[in-house]
Amino acid sequence: MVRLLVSVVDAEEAAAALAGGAHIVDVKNPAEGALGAPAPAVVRAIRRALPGRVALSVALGDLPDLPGTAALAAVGAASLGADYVKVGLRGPGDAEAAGRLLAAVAAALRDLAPGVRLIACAYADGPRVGAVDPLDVPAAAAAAGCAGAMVDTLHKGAGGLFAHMTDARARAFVEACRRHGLTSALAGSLTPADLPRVAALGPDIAGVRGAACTGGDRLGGRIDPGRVRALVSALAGVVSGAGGTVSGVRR
Ligand SMILES: O=C[C@H](O)COP(=O)(O)O
Repeated sequence: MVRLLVSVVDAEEAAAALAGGAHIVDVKNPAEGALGAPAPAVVRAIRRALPGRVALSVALGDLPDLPGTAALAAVGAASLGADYVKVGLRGPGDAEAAGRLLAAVAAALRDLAPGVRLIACAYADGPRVGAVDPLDVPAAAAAAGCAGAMVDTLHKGAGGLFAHMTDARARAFVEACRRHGLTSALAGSLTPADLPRVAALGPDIAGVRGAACTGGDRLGGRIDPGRVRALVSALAGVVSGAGGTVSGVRR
């Protein structure tokens, strides 16, 4: 089963995501970027409000190629109760640079926050702006000691995941993650209609914010439990229709 990660900006949205059936709560500041880092107090408030069994993921930012900055941010998020930290590989331009940054973060977590899992996040549209190619990330992430790898989109509003990545490339990313023993995640302005297509690619996790917000608005909207519920259903291959639901529908 593909699990649904929902990105939230505060504790009220976290509760709404859980009420809708989200499996993983991710906290980020979308106003600061695709993987914008939230304020420390926001992370702490959400961790305190969440039931202990619910995993909390924290975005660390669309990071420059500065391994020390990334490592310090990761330990900061870990100290606030993150279970996963997501590192946006905006700055590193190739697998070697990405691996260096990820290794610095992984070493800091091993040393100071063992048990906190590192997720390497590439951007489907990253190569256009000099960022590492997503397909080069799984091997580098595994070598560095990450638990997982994700593809998102950097430029929101410039098309979703499938505007920048063919199904074949997305599948290759998921398969490379599997080969390297990594959890895989796909995201990037995914719509409810995209989710059966995402599920068919077989990632462990699908990530959303915009589609889970009122008005489909990742910045001005708020997480809506009804929308989250529909997304969970779409991932499971259940399409809501006027007369009820139809199971097993795949694109
Ligand atoms: O981790 C997933 C992202 O928060 C996706 O956000 P988005 O659906 O607004 O592109």
